[in-house]
This record gives sequence, structure tokens and C-alpha cells, in this order.
Amino acid sequence: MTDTGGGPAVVLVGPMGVGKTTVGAILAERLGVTCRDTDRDIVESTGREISEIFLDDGEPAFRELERAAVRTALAEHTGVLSLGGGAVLAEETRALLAGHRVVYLEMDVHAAVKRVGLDAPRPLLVINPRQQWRKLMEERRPLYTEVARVTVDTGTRTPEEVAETILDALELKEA
Ligand SMILES: Nc1ncnc2c1ncn2[C@@H]1O[C@H](COP(=O)(O)OP(=O)(O)OP(=O)(O)O)[C@@H](O)[C@H]1O
Ligand SMILES: O=C(O)C1=C[C@@H](O)[C@@H](O)[C@H](O)C1
Ligand SMILES: [Mg+2]
Repeated sequence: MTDTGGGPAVVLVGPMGVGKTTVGAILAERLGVTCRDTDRDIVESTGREISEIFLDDGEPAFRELERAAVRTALAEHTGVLSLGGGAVLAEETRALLAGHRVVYLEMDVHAAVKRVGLDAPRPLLVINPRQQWRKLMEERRPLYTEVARVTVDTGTRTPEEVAETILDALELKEA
């Protein structure tokens, strides 16, 4: 296992469907660590699906659960951590990410159409998904960039190439 010091070895941020789970699994295997995902933590701790929380309690309630999930995971996890696509909206989360090895996985709308289908029932992309995705990204791109130490375009790379690029950029390859 590569010694990455305290905190998560790598934190992956980026929009839904960009490849956080896929790339996270490859990275974790390469580094000999485990993966954790704040969306999954929320589903496990509440016993409810994310879409159900959005629909029944509203987005602000979900964001509160998400802030707590990120805080806990950053404190506890030493492997690869993936954050929900909108986690960076919280100022508290952005501040907590300072000093961590944060990687922003990016893609354009064309890749997004292929990856999420953009017709899947994502809570924030129900009506006019392409336009909604563009709008979300206009708001979020600066926030992802603000927290990230490294940005990797995933539209032109396979998941393995994305993982390789991250390990190179963060100098996490075994000597
Ligand atoms: N670099 C890539 N090139 C092509 N397809 C990819 C790439 N990375 C991921 N995919 C595909 O895109 C889809 C979404 O990937 P994945 O579930 O890893 O994204 P995610 O960021 O974890 O999404 P979610 O918002 O659901 O957590 C999957 O079908 C995956 O195989
Ligand atoms: O982009 C977003 O705001 C979201 C992304 C997902 O990871 C989930 O956290 C949820 O569907 C909201
Ligand atoms: Mg995922």
C-alpha cells in the first residue's frame, strides 16, 4: 500500500456519471486501499434512496445530510473517497477539502449524454436534462476547480488512463 499520509489517499469530485466510482475502484486497487462514496454512506445511514430524500424532504435537507457525510468521511477514511456531484456547493465542504488531494474529473455535455444517458431519473435532471446539465456545470465548474489540486478530462480517456493520469499527477506511483 502506498503511504499517502493522513486523510483520504485521493478525493474525487465531479458531476454525476463522470466516472468517480469506476475510476475510484481502479485507483483503490492500484493503491491497495478501499473506496468510499458519500452518496452510498447517506443511503446506508438513512436507509433511503437519494432520490427519495430529494423528493420527500427537498434538496436543502439532502445537502445537510451530505455536509455531515463528507465531514465524517474526510475524518475517517484513508482510501479513495468520492463525493456526491453537488457536495462542493457547500462552503463548509470546500473549506474542509483544503489540503486534501482532490481531483476534479470533468467531461463535456456530449460525454454526459452517453454516461448518464441524461434520461435516467436523476433528481436534478428531470426536465430538459441537457440544458439543466449545462446550467449546473456553469455554477459548479468554478467550485470544482477551486477545491481541486488536479483536473482530469475524462472525455478523451479510458477509466484506466484517467486513473494513470491521477497517479502521475499526484505522484502516488510506487518508486
Ligand atoms: N473514462 C470513461 N470513458 C467512458 N465511459 C466511462 C468513463 N468513466 C466512466 N464511464 C462510464 O460512465 C458511466 C458512469 O460512471 P460512474 O458510475 O463511475 O460515474 P460516477 O461519477 O460514479 O456517477 P454517479 O453520479 O452515479 O456516482 C458508467 O457506465 C461507466 O462505465
Ligand atoms: O449533482 C448533484 O447535485 C447530485 C449528484 C449525486 O451524486 C447525488 O448526490 C444527488 O443525486 C445529487
Ligand atoms: Mg458513483
